[in-house]
Amino acid sequence: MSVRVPAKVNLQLSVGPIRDDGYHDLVNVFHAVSLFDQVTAQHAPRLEVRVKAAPYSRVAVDDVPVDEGNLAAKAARLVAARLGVEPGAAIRIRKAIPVAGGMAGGSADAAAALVACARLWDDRDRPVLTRDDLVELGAELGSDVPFAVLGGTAVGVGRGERLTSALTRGTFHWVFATADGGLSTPAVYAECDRLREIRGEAAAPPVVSEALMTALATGDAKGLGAALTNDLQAPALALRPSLERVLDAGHDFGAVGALVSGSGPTCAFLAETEEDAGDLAQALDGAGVARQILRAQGPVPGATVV
Ligand SMILES: C[C@](O)(CO)[C@H](O)COP(=O)(O)OP(=O)(O)OC[C@H]1O[C@@H](n2ccc(N)nc2=O)[C@H](O)[C@@H]1O
Ligand SMILES: Nc1ncnc2c1ncn2[C@@H]1O[C@H](COP(=O)(O)OP(=O)(O)OP(=O)(O)O)[C@@H](O)[C@H]1O
Repeated sequence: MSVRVPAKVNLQLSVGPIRDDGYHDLVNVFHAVSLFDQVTAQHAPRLEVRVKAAPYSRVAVDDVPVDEGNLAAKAARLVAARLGVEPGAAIRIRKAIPVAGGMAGGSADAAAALVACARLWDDRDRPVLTRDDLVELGAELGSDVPFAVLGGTAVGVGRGERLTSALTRGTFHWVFATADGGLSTPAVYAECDRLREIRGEAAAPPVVSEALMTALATGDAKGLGAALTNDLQAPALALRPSLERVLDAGHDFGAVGALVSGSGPTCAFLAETEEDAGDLAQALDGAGVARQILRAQGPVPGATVV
């Protein structure tokens, strides 16, 4: 059972007040892009996980756990418990999504493992677990996991796990600049809180950007570029000041939008057309500001059996 699962970029990430459970209330507009991990699950006596970089990808997989710490293993155990079966599966992950890059690679693998293991262990005509059930189970594994099951473009509220699909038109053309070394998501949220405290800023309850929704619904790349926002960008830049140069380069080379992807350190650039995306990717590559320059399109579907 083989499942392909996309990376995400956050088109709007508005971070509200911190909650009693330590999470922040968000308005999180997710957008799935055509950069995919592949997760394969086969029947096996026990649960085991193997991780490799996808062919031709230069993803650094050394820091990805292959034990119970791997989010795909946690997903498999959750599905087994829900179905009342033994979690016997050999899970193979081929990674093309940067690790700890702010593109939800681990969450993507968890979503793919939910779909793959549910199909592997529940092969009746009418499966016990529906896709909605898997979206719901995903929330137990992480705030970004439900979206990786759903895909497309969606507005997430709560800690980002309560999703509503957004209306979009056409295809948007993206260029991503990856970095050497990741950023820890909890550390970036903590830096966001710290910066707000020293600046005396109170976190306002987040609201969905109307300009963003209109640009998505009309397929207006320039409008979308102008409406991109990320409250985690300032803390990510504080922790990794070199990202400023990467964002500046994207602006200089004509991107219609530039921002840090989620908690970073990957930077995302929106181009107006496919041709512009090619030119932008080439210019960024030539500038040598990133580990790797990747191109992708969005929106694309969530975890899909291939
Ligand atoms: C930055 C984003 O990737 C944007 O989509 C997400 O908000 C993070 O999602 P994730 O990696 O799935 O995060 P989780 O595994 O749920 O939480 C990891 C940590 O991130 C912080 N966290 C996450 C989500 C949220 N709404 N508020 C938070 O403060 C918390 O410190 C939490 O302990
Ligand atoms: N299957 C997995 N792939 C990648 N990392 C994993 C996986 N399972 C567990 N991890 C752990 O999770 C950490 C964060 O990895 P991930 O690639 O999901 O970060 P991220 O893309 O920044 O996440 P997000 O955008 O959701 O905040 C890694 O450093 C690694 O230790």
